[in-house]
Amino acid sequence: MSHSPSLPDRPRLELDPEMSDAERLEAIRQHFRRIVQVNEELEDRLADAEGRRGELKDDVEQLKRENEVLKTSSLYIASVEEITDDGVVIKQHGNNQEVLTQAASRLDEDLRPGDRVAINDSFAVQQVLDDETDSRAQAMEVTESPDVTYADIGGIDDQIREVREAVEDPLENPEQFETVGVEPPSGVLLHGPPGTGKTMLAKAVANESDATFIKMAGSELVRKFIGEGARLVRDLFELAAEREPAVIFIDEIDAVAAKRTDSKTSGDAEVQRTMMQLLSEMDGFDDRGEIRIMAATNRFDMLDEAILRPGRFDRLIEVPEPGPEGRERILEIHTRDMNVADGIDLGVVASDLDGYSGADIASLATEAGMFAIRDGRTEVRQADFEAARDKLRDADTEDEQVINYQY
Ligand SMILES: Nc1ncnc2c1ncn2[C@@H]1O[C@H](COP(=O)(O)OP(=O)(O)OP(=O)(O)O)[C@@H](O)[C@H]1O
Repeated sequence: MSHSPSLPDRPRLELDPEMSDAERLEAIRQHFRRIVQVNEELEDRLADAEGRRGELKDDVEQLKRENEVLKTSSLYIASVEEITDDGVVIKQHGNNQEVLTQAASRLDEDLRPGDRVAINDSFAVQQVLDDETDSRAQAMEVTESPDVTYADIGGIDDQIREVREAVEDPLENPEQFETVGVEPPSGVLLHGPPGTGKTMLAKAVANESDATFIKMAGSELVRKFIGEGARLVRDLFELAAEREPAVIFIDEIDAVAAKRTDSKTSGDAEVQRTMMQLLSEMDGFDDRGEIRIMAATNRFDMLDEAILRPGRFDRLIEVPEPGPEGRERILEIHTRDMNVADGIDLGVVASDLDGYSGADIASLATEAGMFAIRDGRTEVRQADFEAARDKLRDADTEDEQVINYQY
């Protein structure tokens, strides 16, 4: 690298006391010329230096950009499990490996268990990811006012009455419970086969009590949001407090509240943590105002009894598969906006649908409508329902064949 030549010396004016006035004047003139010359020289050098500085600045910007790219492309995602005196315990997403590591000193204050963080190749925490609102949004379905009403639900009138008592009444008349001196149930657990209207029931009660409906699916907590379950459960209750009156609905709660098994894999530990968070939220729930908690499961037999203790899910409501009358009612509901031919006896159609859930009946009605459309008709006939039933039955058998084949 070449060194820049040194700067020109500062010109000096040397006057001899012996000099005549004319000589002095000449010396001053020369000094002046020299100053002008040095000044010009310095200005040139300054212009050169500015140019060079501009080039270096561009180089720095370029390097900064490259550095950013390198930094971001080489970081992995993990969740903070614990902050100990020895360092931070993180769990990597994907392989679930737990690692004791350190955080960059600028992050020391910011880290909290449950945070999503970016780690480098040597596992050091580099960055806290601000995705809280993001995964909240993904993990929770929030509806200000769901459009399901009790009139949309068929065949489970007793269950509707029980849910109204346990959820709607305490939301609408809390004073009444206080005056009488009874505690409303802490949590309501709906259990029964798939597609029988459990989710509908929770939505309808939220709607009819003018409460915000906040749903979280247990299965997603353990499959999609690995390492974030406990934090999302905390967020769920926080969100409900912000939006009260609110109905919290945890679907497929068995995914986070199944009986403990013997295996001690890290996946189990994660599920346990999520369940412990849920229990502690429910236990600390006494004075939280206008929030009701509901959950649903198709696997009641699998539940850990800890979640059924008093103060937790202490009101159990079974939502069974509909009987013939219930099926007829559900069929009426799902055909009420359809142009059904006069004289069709929905009771006869329903009596043939043994083992159908509400969800199956909803698909049957749509399928019958499709048969009419394919046939170029504008009204749905008895034969369409029969054709739809045969089609669904065939599809079911095919599913079973696939399953048999797989196993
Ligand atoms: N009792 C019912 N009355 C009317 N429609 C019903 C009934 N049960 C189910 N359905 C229909 O089936 C759909 C699915 O029902 P829903 O999601 O409430 O069932 P679920 O019991 O929560 O099922 P899962 O256990 O599979 O989550 C509803 O959107 C509705 O169209």
